[in-house]
Amino acid sequence: MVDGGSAGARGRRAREEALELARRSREASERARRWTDASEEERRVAATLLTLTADGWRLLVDRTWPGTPSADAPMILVGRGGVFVVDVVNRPVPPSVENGRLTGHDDDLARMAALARAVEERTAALGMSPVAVQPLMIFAGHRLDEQLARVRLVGREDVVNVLMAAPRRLNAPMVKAVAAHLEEGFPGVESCALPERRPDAGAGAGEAESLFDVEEVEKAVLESVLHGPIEQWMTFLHPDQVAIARRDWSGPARISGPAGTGKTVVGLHRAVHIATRTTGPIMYVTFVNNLPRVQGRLFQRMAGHLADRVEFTSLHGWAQRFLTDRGIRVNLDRRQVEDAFSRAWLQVGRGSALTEIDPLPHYWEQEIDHVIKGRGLTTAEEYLAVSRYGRRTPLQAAHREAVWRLYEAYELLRRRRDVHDFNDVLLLALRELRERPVSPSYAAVIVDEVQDLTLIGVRLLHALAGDRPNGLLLIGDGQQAVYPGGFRLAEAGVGIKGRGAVLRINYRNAAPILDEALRLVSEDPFDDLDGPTPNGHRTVETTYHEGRVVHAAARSEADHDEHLVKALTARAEDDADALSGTAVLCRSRNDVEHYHRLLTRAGLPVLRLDGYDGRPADALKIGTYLRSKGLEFKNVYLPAFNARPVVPGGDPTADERAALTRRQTFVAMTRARDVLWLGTINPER
Ligand SMILES: Nc1ncnc2c1ncn2[C@@H]1O[C@H](COP(=O)(O)OP(=O)(O)OP(=O)(O)O)[C@@H](O)[C@H]1O
Repeated sequence: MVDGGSAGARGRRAREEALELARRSREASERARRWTDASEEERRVAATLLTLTADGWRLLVDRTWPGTPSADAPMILVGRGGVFVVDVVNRPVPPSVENGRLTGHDDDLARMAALARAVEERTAALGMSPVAVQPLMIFAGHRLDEQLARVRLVGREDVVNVLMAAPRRLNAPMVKAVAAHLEEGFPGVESCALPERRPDAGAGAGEAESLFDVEEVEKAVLESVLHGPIEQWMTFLHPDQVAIARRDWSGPARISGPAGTGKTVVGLHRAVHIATRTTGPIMYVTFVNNLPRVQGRLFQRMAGHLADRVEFTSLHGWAQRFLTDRGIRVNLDRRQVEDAFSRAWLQVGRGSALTEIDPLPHYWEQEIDHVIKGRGLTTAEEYLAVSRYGRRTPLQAAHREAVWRLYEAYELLRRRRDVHDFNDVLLLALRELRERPVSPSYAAVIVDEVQDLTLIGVRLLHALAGDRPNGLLLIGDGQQAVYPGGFRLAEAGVGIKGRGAVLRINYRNAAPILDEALRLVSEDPFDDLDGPTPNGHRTVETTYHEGRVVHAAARSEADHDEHLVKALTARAEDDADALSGTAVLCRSRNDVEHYHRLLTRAGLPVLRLDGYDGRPADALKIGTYLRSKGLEFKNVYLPAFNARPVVPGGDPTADERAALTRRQTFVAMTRARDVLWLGTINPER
């Protein structure tokens, strides 16, 4: 939020900064005059870049620069906006960009790309991501500001504005450290800077003498402040994370690791890495609908210039668009589908052997969804023989036969109604894709939260990416699977042998929160695409930060709800911004409705997670555990939490359901960074 007072102060600081740069630009021009071999325009570029050194930037130039035979050697500029590999072009003909190509500069671009890579290599050792390295081509004597793939093309008079407006990635000590590290790595360059300003060297230079327009620079400074600083992880990663993001994989690969270990972060950096090395489109796909918006927004902040190279989408969203584009009709009708299943249950399920195991239809509906259709089984023989990974309730042949009859009855009714379920969408898309592949093909398909996909979903994405090097990347954690059923990658025809990476440092949760969450699932084995685990114990390191778990026990629902409202109101009164980093997560949609009403009545601003896109909003977020996948919040409230410990030896389908509920609850708990509030209702207390 921008209030009047601080906006005024920010405006004054921006003006002072712009004026100071203008003053120092005169000094820089004086200094550049000594470079007698350089042309007038080259001297002006040199002076412009030198000016920035007065504001903490570091300019690394070829030792012979400028005005020598190697005068056009690229330079490196390091400042709060990151690292810029700079090339200066001094030609009378204005630059012309047509169809994404800059005519007549192939050599310059190739030279810059080579230096940018060398700089990336060098800074990777500091844990710096390539997103913070940007090639910049400065055109002396012309005005422009354009992005051409990774390279920003700017006129000499536009450079200062562009650099001052960039979101802030590095603080002053980081600028120094990165510049020193580069100077050491490139012995041919040296640091070139204006002398430190003497305290008595005051005003004197008018705006007219400046190398740039002071008002434009002032606006640029303000713009960079309003962007807010770029989150640290967008610039610096753990060296292991950088190595994984940049790794060369000869075929499909996999990244796994417990909750909060930076899997998505690495996936996003991987997308950048591939976008800068290929020309084809890149897909970043996940199962949940709301997550692509949030991830797309993060990516935009991280590497906005590559945003049009990466398509953030949900799997079903993509499949539906694909089918529509191909003229294939899809009739997704949830109500009709549910009705078809209910009737099938009444006809052949309710009186069958299935009721010996579970008398309610839900378990069997999931069996059809996740085991039969989700794995693309088409014959009873296949189903009789299939290993039902992830489903703990054993089924005899008679039960499987009964399930198959239920499936056939459901399919018949569904077809008669001419409607599709979600599995049909993927099955149709896979069939179409195999007959007519997409063109141009995807350079890479990065799948986040892969544990939630069905086998057919993975086959579909594999069909899109193929086995090409660096093509398919599967990111996920079986412990966070929120849907029943499972499969082995080999069944999807995806081989990842020797191409796996595991992340182990949790950067998100305060240690007490992670401990509490892991305790809930520690006895539950889970299925992890390439095999089961014996239990839920994980090796995770936490990064130190303060945080706590708050248990709020109540005797009645009314008491519990009052506790919740009080706790949230107190948080809002404590800190006006606190609500924007707070989420209330609920087990069911009914609970979401209930708590949404309760909190709105209490006067608290509430935003549904369904509509959330990661943008800061002065409202607390509310949604189901499932909707919270992949997200995180400073404070998380789980009303009516009442998680139960594992009770072995009970009813098998009830045990299976309880384990699934614990995994869903685990996901919700691990969304909390600093505070996890667990509300329980216990009438016997
Ligand atoms: N190197 C790092 N330095 C600082 N913070 C980091 C780093 N890597 C990741 N993080 C932060 O850790 C948090 C978790 O990252 P991320 O969401 O990528 O984890 P994840 O493994 O995908 O989580 P989950 O599986 O629980 O959804 C984020 O806040 C992210 O910004």
